[in-house]
Amino acid sequence: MKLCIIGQGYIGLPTAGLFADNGCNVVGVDINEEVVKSLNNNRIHIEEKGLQELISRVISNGKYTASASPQESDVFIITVPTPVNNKNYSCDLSYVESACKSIIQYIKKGNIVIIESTIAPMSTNKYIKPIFEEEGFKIGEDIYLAHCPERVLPGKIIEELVNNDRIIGGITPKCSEKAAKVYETFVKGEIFKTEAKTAEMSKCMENTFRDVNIALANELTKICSTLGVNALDVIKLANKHPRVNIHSPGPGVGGHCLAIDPYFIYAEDPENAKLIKRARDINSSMPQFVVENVKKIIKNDEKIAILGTSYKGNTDDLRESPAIKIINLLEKEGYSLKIHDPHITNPSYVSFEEVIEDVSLCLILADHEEFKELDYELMKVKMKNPIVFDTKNIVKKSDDIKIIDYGNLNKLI
Ligand SMILES: NC(=O)c1ccc[n+]([C@@H]2O[C@H](COP(=O)([O-])OP(=O)(O)OC[C@H]3O[C@@H](n4cnc5c(N)ncnc54)[C@H](O)[C@@H]3O)[C@@H](O)[C@H]2O)c1
Ligand SMILES: CC(=O)N[C@@H]1[C@@H](OP(=O)(O)OP(=O)(O)OC[C@H]2O[C@@H](n3ccc(=O)[nH]c3=O)[C@H](O)[C@@H]2O)O[C@H](CO)[C@@H](O)[C@@H]1O
Repeated sequence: MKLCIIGQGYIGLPTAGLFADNGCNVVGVDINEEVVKSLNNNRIHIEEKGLQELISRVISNGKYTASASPQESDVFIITVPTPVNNKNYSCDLSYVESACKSIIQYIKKGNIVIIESTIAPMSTNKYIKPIFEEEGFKIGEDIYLAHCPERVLPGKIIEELVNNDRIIGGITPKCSEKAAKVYETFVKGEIFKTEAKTAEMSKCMENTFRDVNIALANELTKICSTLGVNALDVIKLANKHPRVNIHSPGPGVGGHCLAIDPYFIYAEDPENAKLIKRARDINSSMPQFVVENVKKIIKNDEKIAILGTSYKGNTDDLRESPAIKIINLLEKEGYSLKIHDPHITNPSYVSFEEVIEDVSLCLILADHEEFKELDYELMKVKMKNPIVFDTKNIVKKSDDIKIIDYGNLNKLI
């Protein structure tokens, strides 16, 4: 089987690698020439556990090549970005539409086209199907079209690609059957066939479920800080209940998924999606909450060290990162900042030793592994004031360093 995978990012590249590692011939297509060049030089451009080894293996056995343009194939899989339209919160399908148009000239009868990008409910039928019909293809007879959402967790992508259950939403039952066969190549999880609109809604709802639960934890944190209750203790104890699982509060919700996908549902039915929108608002308010608390800890004539800018721990992904919003807000408040993130290449970022020098506060905004064992001895010597504000609840307690987290925020007042 030959596959063309359009978009070689966090989803497309590992997916391409796994198909190639399981005997398929794979062309990984990306409009970004730098990405194509880097991949063909055997260098991946994103951080993901096990991915470099996988791609090196399939390049060396000749099963994978990267290319700037599509080729004739049996299967086309679209894994391009789907951002949110800032005006009305709808799903911006422009990348998906242009990816679909880019493969049209290579499509033959019998081909399978799969949309893996996360899209709003109804999108496949309303907007994607017509692109192929306008070219004279009868869906379910000439070619087979399905939405097969991806639900892997960054940091565990390769493991979850293989082991997660999959949802296959065909335009017709035959489309679902054909697409399911494609994933049987390497998927060990169960494969569930359904309609495209059900697959679209299930995917958006999975991330909405998590976003709403995180909003509950963030709201609890705010309430506890008003009342003088330790929010982290509350979460630990409430979660001893067999049917309670309060999520972790944090500096906000980022990434290309949770911070976006719930809006796709909201945009389709704003009248009813009230809880979904409220949860988004609560999570989006967390950067301001962090800044308000920083202002209680130190004045704006003091320096702050920012530890971690990616949207979550152990990734180089900055998309929708709350840390970036916090940095902008703090700068507006007049604070002078130094930034350290061992996962991000940025010429303005500095080493750990440099970032702590002469600062009055270390502000932890990402739960990178490296921050779990901070060098407190060095911090005591180098920092002007050894205070850590840990918004991710990851650092160790210390007698010498003042640690502020979401458990003792009330003590600031
Ligand atoms: N990142 C995740 O954890 C994750 C998980 C599940 C689903 N998704 C969904 O998967 C989709 C892709 O996300 P991602 O994180 O892999 O994005 P990404 O930005 O990492 O990768 C997308 C790639 O597509 C390329 N591209 C854009 N338009 C193109 C075109 N017309 N032709 C060829 N290449 C094109 C870009 O250059 C980029 O390299 C999104 O819809 C996202 O919501 C992402
Ligand atoms: C339903 C689900 O699990 N979906 C996953 C999710 O992947 P993700 O990497 O975006 O998800 P998270 O790890 O949840 O992080 C998101 C943000 O939420 C913050 N956070 C997290 C937990 C918490 O208790 N408190 C928090 O504050 C965290 O710091 C970060 O900013 O979407 C992908 C794409 O659709 C899915 O494929 C993948 O399955």
